Amino acid sequence: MAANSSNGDHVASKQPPLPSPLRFSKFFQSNMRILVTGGAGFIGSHLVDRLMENEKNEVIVADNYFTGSKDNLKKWIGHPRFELIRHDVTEPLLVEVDQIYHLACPASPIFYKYNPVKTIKTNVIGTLNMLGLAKRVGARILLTSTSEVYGDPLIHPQPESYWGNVNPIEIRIARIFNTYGPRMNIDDGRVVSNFIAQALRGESLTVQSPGTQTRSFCYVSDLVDGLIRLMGGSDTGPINLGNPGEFTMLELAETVKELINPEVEIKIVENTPDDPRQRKPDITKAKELLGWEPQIKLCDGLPLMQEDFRLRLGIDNKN
Ligand SMILES: O=C(O)[C@H]1O[C@H](OP(=O)(O)OP(=O)(O)OC[C@H]2O[C@@H](n3ccc(=O)[nH]c3=O)[C@H](O)[C@@H]2O)[C@H](O)[C@@H](O)[C@@H]1O
Repeated sequence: MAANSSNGDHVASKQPPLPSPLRFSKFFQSNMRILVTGGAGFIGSHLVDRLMENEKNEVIVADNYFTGSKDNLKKWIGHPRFELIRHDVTEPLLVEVDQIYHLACPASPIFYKYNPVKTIKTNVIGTLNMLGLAKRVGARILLTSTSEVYGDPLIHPQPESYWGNVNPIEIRIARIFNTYGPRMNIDDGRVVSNFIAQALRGESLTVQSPGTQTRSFCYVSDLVDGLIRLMGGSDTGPINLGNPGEFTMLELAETVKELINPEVEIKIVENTPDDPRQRKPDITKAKELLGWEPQIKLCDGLPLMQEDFRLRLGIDNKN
């Protein structure tokens, strides 16, 4: 890699080396510079932790902190291989990198519905900006998509009501299924974080009707492992990354209740429109192409998340 210039952009490798202290190479030998958009978020910050474990990686995070938080990255702030930029991906970003993990976009319904036009801009313009950057600097890019694109599945033949099936372009696309773990926003609004926070606070668990709808929950470290394998391998996407263990929301509520607070009630509340009735990833492709499969079962992952929520909510062990 070429050396850093003072504005963070690369200079051509032909140029003479920069004087100290602008040369990071005085402190370390980096040979992979990685941009993580949305790196201050829940999944992003866990990905950054994993990337930073490799001493050959230099990590740049771009995040506008709409749902992410500097707190998630506090252990890396000031580290010579780490850089944090307050940046909204709907604006162009010019940095010289080898890989781009493009995660930036609110993922929880209450946040992405807050300003739907901005969410569309983030997805469309943000992704165009990152594709443009990848093309300009010759970086490998991985886009994190979502299981939400499958909607409520419909098959053959296609009536007008069928919502379509896009042909993703040839970049690495991880289709992420419901992920959970430490550092999720406590007020994130998604089901696992809601139930854990409610159980810890002694509030009723809000199961949205009918409660028989299913989801498959993947622990964040498994997901991050899948993302890194997808980036490192030669296959593109889309590739489903999720845990095939499927639970109804009532089952999830019962599990959380039993684990955290058997005193709390489970109450059925109104659901939002178009909530998919079932969701479970087929991970054949990830197994074959990436040699990946989740290792952490829900019953093992929930206690790890509970610990983190207890600390952040200031609730002692055992209510
Ligand atoms: O976590 C994810 O991967 C996905 O989460 C959400 O999709 P959704 O599956 O609807 O996630 P939740 O909001 O956690 O809802 C899951 C199920 O739990 C139910 N739910 C949610 C919250 C709650 O308090 N109670 C409850 O029963 C919902 O009705 C739904 O059936 C987002 O819409 C996606 O962008 C994101 O990719």
